[in-house]
Amino acid sequence: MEFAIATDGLRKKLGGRTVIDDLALRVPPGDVYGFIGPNGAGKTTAMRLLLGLIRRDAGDVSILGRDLDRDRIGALAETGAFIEHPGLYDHLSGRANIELYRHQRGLAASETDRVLEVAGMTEHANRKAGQYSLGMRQRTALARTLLGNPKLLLLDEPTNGLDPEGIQDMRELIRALPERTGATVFLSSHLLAEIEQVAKHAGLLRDGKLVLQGPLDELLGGGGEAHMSVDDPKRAAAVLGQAGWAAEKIAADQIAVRGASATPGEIDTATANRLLVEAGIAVSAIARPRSSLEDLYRRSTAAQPAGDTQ
Ligand SMILES: Nc1ncnc2c1ncn2[C@@H]1O[C@H](COP(=O)(O)OP(=O)(O)OP(=O)(O)O)[C@@H](O)[C@H]1O
Repeated sequence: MEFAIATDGLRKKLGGRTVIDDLALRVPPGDVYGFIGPNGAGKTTAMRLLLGLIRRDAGDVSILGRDLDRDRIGALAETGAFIEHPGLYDHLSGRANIELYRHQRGLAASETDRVLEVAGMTEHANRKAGQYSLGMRQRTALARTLLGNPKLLLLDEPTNGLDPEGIQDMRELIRALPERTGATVFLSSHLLAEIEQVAKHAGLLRDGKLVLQGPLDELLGGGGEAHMSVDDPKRAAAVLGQAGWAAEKIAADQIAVRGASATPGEIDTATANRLLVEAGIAVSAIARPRSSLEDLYRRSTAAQPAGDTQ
């Protein structure tokens, strides 16, 4: 399976407006994918379409390698979803809330302990859900989606409304999920900083269109270029240039370096440093400038009309 989620030409009109427009998602398996967009961009609608909760007007959807039209049960049997504010029975304990679903699905009793433990709710599990903070409610709801160990988790703004501590707990929990459970996590958020902290891949949604998509490191340009502070930038650029690197002076004491044939996103600063030191040039600092997701978002918002740049 190449992608945990793949869509092509996905479209949806609601109330006469195109809310999802030619969406081509590519979500690699085994990581957290951040689905970013401001309120109203269409994130929740897209997630509903992925789950077949609402009918799409056009397009193909493949979930865990299965076509949603041809094998809906197969596609969704191993998918857990947490959309909007999932409800809990307040008069029942956290554990009983989980048990109810475990029973319904005929899963082994050990599943309840496992999901409570992954969600960090074991020690609170016997308290009534009505006494929980919102953060604890969200973690219990997340625990419930982990029942049966789904291979794909769709989480719609799970940190919405939480206090800072609850947000941090939830982020750490989500970040660790692929490694702890093997699941691919498709996480929506309107918070760019959140996605930067949690996800390895991202897609940026604006007005129903995907304006950017890819590995976060590549999107942010991490590693594509290094800035080196040196005592003789002109000579440093020449030395690296002779060794096949692209290097130029960018400040009185600084050069920008790109690898000659390096893979995009990779630059061997250790070798560049060694070449300079061997040539008698002092290197005082090496930095990898990154544009923030915020920059990308502003750039993509400024670009008119929205292009599909994935
Ligand atoms: N049933 C509906 N009828 C008409 N328009 C709708 C309907 N549901 C959603 N919309 C509109 O579709 C757009 C996308 O909504 P959606 O809820 O998917 O956005 P979102 O990115 O999830 O934002 P939020 O974070 O605010 O939920 C919004 O402009 C919304 O007003």
